[in-house]
Amino acid sequence: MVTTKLLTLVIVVRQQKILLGWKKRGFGANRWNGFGGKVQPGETIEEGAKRELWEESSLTVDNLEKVGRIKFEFVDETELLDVHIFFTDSCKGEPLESDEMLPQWFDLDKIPFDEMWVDDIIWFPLLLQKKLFKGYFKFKGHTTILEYTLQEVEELKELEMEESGF
Ligand SMILES: Nc1ncnc2c1[nH]c(=O)n2[C@H]1C[C@H](O)[C@@H](COP(=O)(O)OP(=O)(O)OP(=O)(O)O)O1
Repeated sequence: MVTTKLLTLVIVVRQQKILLGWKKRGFGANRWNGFGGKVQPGETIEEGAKRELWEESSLTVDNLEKVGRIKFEFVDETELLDVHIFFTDSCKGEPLESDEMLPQWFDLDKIPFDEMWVDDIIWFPLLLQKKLFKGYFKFKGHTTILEYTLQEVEELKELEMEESGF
């Protein structure tokens, strides 16, 4: 039986720099990534995103812009990841290292894609252009993309729709 895990990912930008965290443990360890994780029972996806951002970076934010949604499938695994992606350029505080993440600012033209999930270089350009998007990536292991789709969408509400081919 295939199950789906709901996850968040928050991309923080401030003064032409992007904040990424070096993931120190767990799923996706030893890569730079945005901040996020599993949505807990009883919280909305946005609440989960804010909580993970706080836990992993010590940053707070009033409003997050939902910009994308990507589903990830892994060959021979029965769990799909449904990642809801948020953007903010209005975070408060200064980032601090946590148990899980070591935050670091990068110039927007020097994002370290060779040390990130291999899908990131494909969809980050849409995010940085403030486009809304949805996507699907099928992985073999954690480093090989077998196939993918990526589409801009006009309206955020499209991202909320469950579509069989999504
Ligand atoms: N392929 C890809 N590209 C970019 N970002 C991601 C992926 N796959 C992913 O899972 N992610 C993101 C989505 C989440 O932000 C994290 C994974 O969250 P995870 O560390 O498993 O969740 P936590 O709730 O923080 O985990 P623990 O606290 O239980 O360790 O990566």
